[in-house]
Amino acid sequence: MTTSNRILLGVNIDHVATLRQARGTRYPDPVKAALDAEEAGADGITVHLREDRRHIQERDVLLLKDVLQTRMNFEMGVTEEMMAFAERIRPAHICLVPETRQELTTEGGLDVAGQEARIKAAVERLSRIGSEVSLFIDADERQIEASRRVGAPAIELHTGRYADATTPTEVADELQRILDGVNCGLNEGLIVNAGHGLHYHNVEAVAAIKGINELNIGHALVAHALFVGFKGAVAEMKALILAAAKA
Ligand SMILES: CC(=O)[C@@H](O)[C@H](O)COP(=O)(O)O
Ligand SMILES: NCC(=O)COP(=O)(O)O
Repeated sequence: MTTSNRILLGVNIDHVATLRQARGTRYPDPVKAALDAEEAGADGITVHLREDRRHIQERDVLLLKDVLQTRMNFEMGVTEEMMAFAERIRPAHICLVPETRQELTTEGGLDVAGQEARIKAAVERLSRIGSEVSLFIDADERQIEASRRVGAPAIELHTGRYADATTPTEVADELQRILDGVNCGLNEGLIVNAGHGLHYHNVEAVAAIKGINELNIGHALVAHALFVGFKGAVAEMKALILAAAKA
């Protein structure tokens, strides 16, 4: 098991696009946000091309593919449409996520254990284009073991329950669940990332967990950027997670 304290920040720019789509304007441009994020220390850029296109559009992904200097982490549902698009884009990283049209945001992790054959086929197909495939799952031993069995090199643990916890006991329980999930993933030989719902007041405890490779953070960064600018928001988050990882 690695106990490295190096931790990467993946900046999710979906909600820059949410603001643009609210009015159907050309601004704010998520591509500009991505370039600013890279200048401010982002280690990668995450985008989720939802089936309903509520925020990120194909145009964004195509432009990002050309201009990013770091790497793209392309989040997608396991559908034929998305598989074909990913094959065209060939992103460095692909994260398979569960998706329903009605949800406000991604609720829970992908049920890998319940559909191993389908996920295995998707992982094999996407690995053939040279992408590193990760699975967005709950910090649950059953799902982590299934992720290893289907051949994914990486997982991203869904931190939404931790972020939504309200009492100190709930927070501690959810944090312990993430810690156990990280250790389980590392023991299975997987690269372990984490994300969802992380913000400036809850990120440090997660960043302090040894062995996490990358945190993917979006909504809180875009919200904070309204007040300090996108570069400032990314730089502040990066400093917070690096300090927490070193402590
Ligand atoms: C999979 C994931 O956690 C992120 O992509 C997050 O979903 C941001 O986008 P939404 O707010 O549309 O869910
Ligand atoms: N996969 C999680 C992610 O990319 C960012 O989620 P959020 O910070 O927007 O909740």
